[in-house]
Amino acid sequence: MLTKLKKFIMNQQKVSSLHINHMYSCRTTVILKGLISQVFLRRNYSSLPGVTENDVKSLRSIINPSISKIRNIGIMAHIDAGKTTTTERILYYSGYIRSLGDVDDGDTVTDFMAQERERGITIQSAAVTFDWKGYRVNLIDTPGHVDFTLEVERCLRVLDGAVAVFDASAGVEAQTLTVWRQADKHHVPRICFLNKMDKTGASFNYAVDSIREKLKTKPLLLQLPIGEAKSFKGLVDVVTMEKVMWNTHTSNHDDGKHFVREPLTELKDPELLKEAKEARNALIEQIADLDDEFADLVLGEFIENFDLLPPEKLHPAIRKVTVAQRAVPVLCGSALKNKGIQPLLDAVTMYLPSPDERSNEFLERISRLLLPFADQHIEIPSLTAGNIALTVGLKQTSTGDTIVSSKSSALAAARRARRNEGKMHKHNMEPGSLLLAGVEIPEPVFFCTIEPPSVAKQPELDRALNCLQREDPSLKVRLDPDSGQTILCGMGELHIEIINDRIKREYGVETFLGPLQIAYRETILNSAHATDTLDRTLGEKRHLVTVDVEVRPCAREKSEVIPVIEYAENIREELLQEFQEAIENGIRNAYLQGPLLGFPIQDVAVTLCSLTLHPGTSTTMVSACVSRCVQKALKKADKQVLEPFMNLEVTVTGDYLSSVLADLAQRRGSIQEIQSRQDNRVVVGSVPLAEMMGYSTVLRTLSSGTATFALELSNYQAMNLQDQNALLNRRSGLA
Ligand SMILES: Nc1nc2c(ncn2[C@@H]2O[C@H](COP(=O)(O)OP(=O)(O)OP(=O)(O)O)[C@@H](O)[C@H]2O)c(=O)[nH]1
Repeated sequence: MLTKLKKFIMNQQKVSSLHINHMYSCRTTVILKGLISQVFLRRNYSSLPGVTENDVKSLRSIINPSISKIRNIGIMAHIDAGKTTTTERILYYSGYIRSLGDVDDGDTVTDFMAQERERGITIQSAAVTFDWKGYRVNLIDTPGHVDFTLEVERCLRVLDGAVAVFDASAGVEAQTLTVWRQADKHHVPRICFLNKMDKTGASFNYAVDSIREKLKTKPLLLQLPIGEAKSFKGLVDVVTMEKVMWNTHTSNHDDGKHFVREPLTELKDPELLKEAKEARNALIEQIADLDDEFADLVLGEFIENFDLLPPEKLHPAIRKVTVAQRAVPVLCGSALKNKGIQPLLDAVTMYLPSPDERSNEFLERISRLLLPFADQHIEIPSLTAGNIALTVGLKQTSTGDTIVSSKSSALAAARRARRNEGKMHKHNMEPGSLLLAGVEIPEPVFFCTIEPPSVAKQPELDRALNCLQREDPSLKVRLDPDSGQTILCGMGELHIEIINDRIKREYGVETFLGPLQIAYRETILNSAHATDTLDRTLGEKRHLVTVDVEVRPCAREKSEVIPVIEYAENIREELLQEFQEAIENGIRNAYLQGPLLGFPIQDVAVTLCSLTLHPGTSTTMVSACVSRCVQKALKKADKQVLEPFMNLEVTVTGDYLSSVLADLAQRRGSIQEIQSRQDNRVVVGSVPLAEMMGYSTVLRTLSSGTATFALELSNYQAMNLQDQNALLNRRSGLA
């Protein structure tokens, strides 16, 4: 029964996902000053975790589960692997929704945005909380589309574990590699779930080989499927040597709530038993290779017969190598056919770490605290460290920030944490050292102008864009210095389309987008020198500064808009100490606007050769003079436009392969390889982004809607002279 929690009306606009993501960063123990507000949850939750009839005490059970019984996990995968469908089943089996939603019907819990329901894709991460066998699980369903890759990044950096979902008929796909690298970067232990085992072309062995070879990891086969594709009906639990079968007697609408576990026997399942024994012995040997303590145990007591090694000894060993990220457990199932989810939840609670194995405790005072249930929230009085929560009303925060009540309290908490870890800090800690890892924000590759319906609506548009930028740091908004137009910069066509749609739906501003353009870069091909002097008298004060700089090509490993800054020997140390920040700000400003088309500069080193200034000259003047001097030097060098090249992966059936290849040849594409992936062919190559505008429509026509593709920024490459001149003429209106 839905509890009789009283009504609480929340202005949804205020509780944006910014705060959801924002709070992920702080993992705080928070003391709520206010009383418990009352919440009426609109969706048909059958019950909330641990909350019973109007009982404040039990409400506290939501907020203070033992930290060792908390699991903060993310669900990540390539597009359409089944993350949302899997999440929906998890919420159903854990008892927090009464009926199953379907992505294709647009009624799942975590795809709650209008655009998500209309398009059947996940755009924003959604956090849900539920209990499973005495554990509190905070789960975040993330988007699989490359345009929203930042969502995955900012969730993974605060989560303790992840479930990587695979389409068992496709194995590792383009975006799988991206999210896997993101999980590696944030050292997130993970479990692999081979979903869609019911689908034609599903192959457990193919998917496992793909994980081993492409993700360069060690899969631990904890399960074997019973049947594949249409014959998939259950699985073997290799650890416990049991057959797990879901109700196959009832009609197809079986909801998967009930399943049967029975020991494998020689009499009933001789073949399965033989296969399972071999898999279990291989699993034991594999873990023994990864963990000496387990190897000693096996070689000591069970060397004669691995069959005698009980599951209770195997589970902790699996957990140890999983948390240490030396291997990944592999499970299988079919979310859509309601099979395999309950064992997956068992694996999440058994093998993934709790927050106290990975978090910092800080004390925080928040005015109001909410627990997220997708687009619903319940207000709570406090929360222990390691949980995920929302707050409202923070004005200057943005995704990736770390919140502390004060620097001194944070320092005190950090010292306490160090003492607890036995690593007493001798010297005073800088506040900056307390920051939790931020998110790495990819540079946008598309941009376009955006205009309100009237000048009067410009402030409303600015407010909407400000909110959306704080929530989504991969969205950049700037003002064109020449035209004064507002420029929207995003990760892809879909990203910009969704942002524009949200401005209309959520902020009520009907905007007009200009044509989508490519965000190029600029560099130089040779060195150049320049000198500049700024002489201004403001009031009684004279500001006089002369700067001499040299710019030169300096190839960097990553295509990033970060200048290499060097200083000549003769620059006086005390000058540098006072003006270094102003000098580097000036160089960075010049870097943002190249001399050819105003695009950011990359692969250029700047050397400050000399700096002379009149006493009392302000840092602002120094910064302005440096910026102008660098731009002068850049103009004198031979300039080059760089265009974004994308890693492309097109999955197509054999009969459309030739037309896809012929089309790519027209797009200055280069094909690295053509892989076979079950019944599909996968074209792997690279292509200039400028040639891929509207590609999804063309590919749909070429393949009668059967092909899919994924694009990911690879690097920036020099345009040939002809294309560069054509671009310059177009941009100057001469073409
Ligand atoms: N055959 C089959 N189809 C599935 C299964 N799980 C999901 N699907 C279908 O695959 C499609 C995508 O499912 P989603 O759950 O939206 O996948 P997703 O990974 O959340 O998608 P994005 O977040 O948008 O990348 C939908 O049409 C689902 O019905 C499965 O186990 N078997």
